[in-house]
Amino acid sequence: MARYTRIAGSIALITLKNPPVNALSAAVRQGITDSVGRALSDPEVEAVVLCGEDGKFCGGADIKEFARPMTGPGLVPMIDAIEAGEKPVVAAIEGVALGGGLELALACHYRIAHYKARLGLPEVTLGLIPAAGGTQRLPRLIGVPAALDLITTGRHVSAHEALKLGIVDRVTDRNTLELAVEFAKSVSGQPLAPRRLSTRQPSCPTDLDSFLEGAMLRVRQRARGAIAPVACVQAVRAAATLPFSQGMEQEKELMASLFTSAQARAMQYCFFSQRTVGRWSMPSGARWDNSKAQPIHKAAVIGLGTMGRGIAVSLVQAGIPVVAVEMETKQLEVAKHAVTSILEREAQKRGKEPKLGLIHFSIDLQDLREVDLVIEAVFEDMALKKQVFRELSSVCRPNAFLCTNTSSLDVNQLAAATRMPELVVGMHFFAPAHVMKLLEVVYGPRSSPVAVATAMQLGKRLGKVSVAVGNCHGFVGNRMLMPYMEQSVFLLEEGATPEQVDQALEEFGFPMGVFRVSDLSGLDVGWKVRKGLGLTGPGVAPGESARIRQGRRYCPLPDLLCKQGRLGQKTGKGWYLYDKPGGRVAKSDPWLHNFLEEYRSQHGLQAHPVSQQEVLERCLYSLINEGFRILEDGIAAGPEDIDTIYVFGYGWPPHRGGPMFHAGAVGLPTVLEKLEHYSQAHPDIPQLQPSSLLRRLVTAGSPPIHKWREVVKTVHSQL
Ligand SMILES: CCCCCCCC(=O)CC(=O)SCCNC(=O)CCNC(=O)[C@H](O)C(C)(C)COP(=O)(O)OP(=O)(O)OC[C@H]1O[C@@H](n2cnc3c(N)ncnc32)[C@H](O)[C@@H]1OP(=O)(O)O
Ligand SMILES: NC(=O)C1=CN([C@@H]2O[C@H](COP(=O)(O)OP(=O)(O)OC[C@H]3O[C@@H](n4cnc5c(N)ncnc54)[C@H](O)[C@@H]3O)[C@@H](O)[C@H]2O)C=CC1
Repeated sequence: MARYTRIAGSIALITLKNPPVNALSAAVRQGITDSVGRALSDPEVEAVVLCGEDGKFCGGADIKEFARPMTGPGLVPMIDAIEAGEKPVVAAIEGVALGGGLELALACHYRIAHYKARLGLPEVTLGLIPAAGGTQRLPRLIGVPAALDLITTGRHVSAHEALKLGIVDRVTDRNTLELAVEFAKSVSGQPLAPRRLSTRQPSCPTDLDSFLEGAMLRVRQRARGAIAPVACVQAVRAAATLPFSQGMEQEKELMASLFTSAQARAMQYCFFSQRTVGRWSMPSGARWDNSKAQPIHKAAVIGLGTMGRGIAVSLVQAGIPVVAVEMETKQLEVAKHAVTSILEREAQKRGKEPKLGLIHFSIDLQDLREVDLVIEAVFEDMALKKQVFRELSSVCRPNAFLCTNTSSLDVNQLAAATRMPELVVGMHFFAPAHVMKLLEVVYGPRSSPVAVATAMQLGKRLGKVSVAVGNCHGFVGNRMLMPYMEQSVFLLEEGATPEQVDQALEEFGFPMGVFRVSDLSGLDVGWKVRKGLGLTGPGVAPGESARIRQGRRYCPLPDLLCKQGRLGQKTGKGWYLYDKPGGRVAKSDPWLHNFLEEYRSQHGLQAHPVSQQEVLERCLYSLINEGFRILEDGIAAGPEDIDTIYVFGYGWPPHRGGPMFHAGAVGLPTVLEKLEHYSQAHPDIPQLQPSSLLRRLVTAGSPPIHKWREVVKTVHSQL
């Protein structure tokens, strides 16, 4: 709803009231419409101030209403009526003005923002466009190029950036509402025509056509098949080239095609999933709302390689003092230089001073006596990590949380090396750790709810999307990646090339195909893991066939490349060829194609054409199948957890919702049928055998994804 009050004699104050973000629900729209009408018709009212309750202007349209038939007044007529009114309306923006919230503010004649406020049109991240006039008014206010940037990326801007761009008229660190009221009095009676954005001409680059063509090209490249960013450019083009009313028509048409699209549904599911994972739970019954996090005043990172450096940067950027430890002076110096330059670069990007004083570099574990939490990021070696945990246990305070960034090792074994196993959890960051949003918080059987709550809370403070998961080899993300990667190399044995596989995955929407990613992260990473699992190297039983391990199909191709020193970008060659070691541009490598042919003939394998459909079905459905097993095992609490991990950590295209959402969208019976087909064709690949949860869901009539937890619960209760 919206509350109407009269203050300072002649000012009508309209306060949006719909906690927690004052979203524009039907009741709020009705309230605003009624209140504006009242203010405009009351002769004693000279000006209007619009604000939101509890320090939040407005978080936009009520996304929860999108799935239901529209009721109440439309947003567009409500907004138009404000702009057309004959009394000045001042938006007092505190907290957020996002989406429909900013569109509402753009209809006001003046905008005053608190310096901490954030503004933006994030509709594109929900598979939509700002269709309450946002695509038409913003270009008329700040020009086509700046508006296009905000609308196609959906990024939020600070109040200061909004002032520079011309979105707001004033920024204040005082009481925003008081200032807005003073301001409203001062402008009452002034002509309103120049303040109505719909009547302005947008400022356009002189070479508008080529500018828009270039923008469309860039947006299409970045969109990876998402349709909303393309519609954003089309809508802004309409603003630049058509009168306002025709632009609004175009905006409406574009929105109509997006509003009911599968992509919009997927992206809105992602939005709510991201929030669902914050309400974590453990099989023990511990939950987000019954477990209290401990405050972290000081932290430590051990091992300043690829991961440790990024983790240290994240902590410092969040304002947490850090002790950063390496094993020797030489490595410490190299790491110090690297961490310092990342901090300086990042600070420069944000126009801030780097917080270099917050980090203390050391080679002495004794420096960890005062820290509340340690994140270990040494080599992926169980014996070494156990040794580190034993030392930490004797050096640190008894109540210090000891976390590991291991990407696959057993958290419980590390816990067993300490005096307080309940304070041990995994904090699995993703590379580069100061950039990637995902954090898997891994609880072992002995991890306490407080330790999980503390790691989840810390993740939030670092700006991460944190997902609590159980302990198993590879946890959720990497465990699902294994069958996916296996299928990709099996397809090479059967006749595909890395280029074909990558192209299919990139057309699906991944930023990079599996082989490009492997070249980027280094083939030796997986090699080491396979050695550890006894799949290659000295652990393999003598006489075992090259293509069978532990009774099932195995592909030695990645090991063979590693043995030849083809470790990916860092050695200038891997699945692709690069112009030099460290080169970034992947080129097809004729050597590799010959090598694949020789390999096939050596093993008596007949190459056959592999279709794009087969690539997608085998790679994605085997990954999804593992996701069902993870749910069955209780490693992830729900499909939303898995999907959030894949969207934020593995480049799964958000407009496809995540792997589990995708399975639902394709149809569970189809996924089951395809897995049955492929597992019959390849009986030596157990990962292709459909999981029993998938079968159960299909038997239960393939319920919608938000009902899967109930089916999982019945599976668990029968165990
Ligand atoms: C043909 C039809 C024409 C239709 C025309 C429509 C035109 C439009 O212009 C469409 C739109 O406005 S779409 C909405 C655009 N707004 C956004 O994307 C903002 C979404 N919210 C946020 O970013 C953060 O919540 C925010 C930054 C605001 C706050 O972050 P926090 O971290 O403080 O809090 P959260 O945990 O994210 O949120 C708290 C609870 O509020 C729920 N929520 C947030 N925004 C919502 C929104 N816009 N609608 C409905 N619910 C919303 C959020 O789900 C969470 O609830 P719980 O999950 O229950 O805790
Ligand atoms: N590289 C990646 O993409 C990811 C790696 N991880 C995990 O993070 C951990 C670290 O991986 P990276 O950073 O890639 O390794 P890295 O090899 O780049 O760095 C490891 C660092 O630990 C240091 N170190 C070794 N023993 C030490 C000791 N006893 N005390 C202090 N420092 C010591 C080494 O000098 C080295 O600088 C591993 O467990 C890995 O599985 C997790 C997620 C992603």
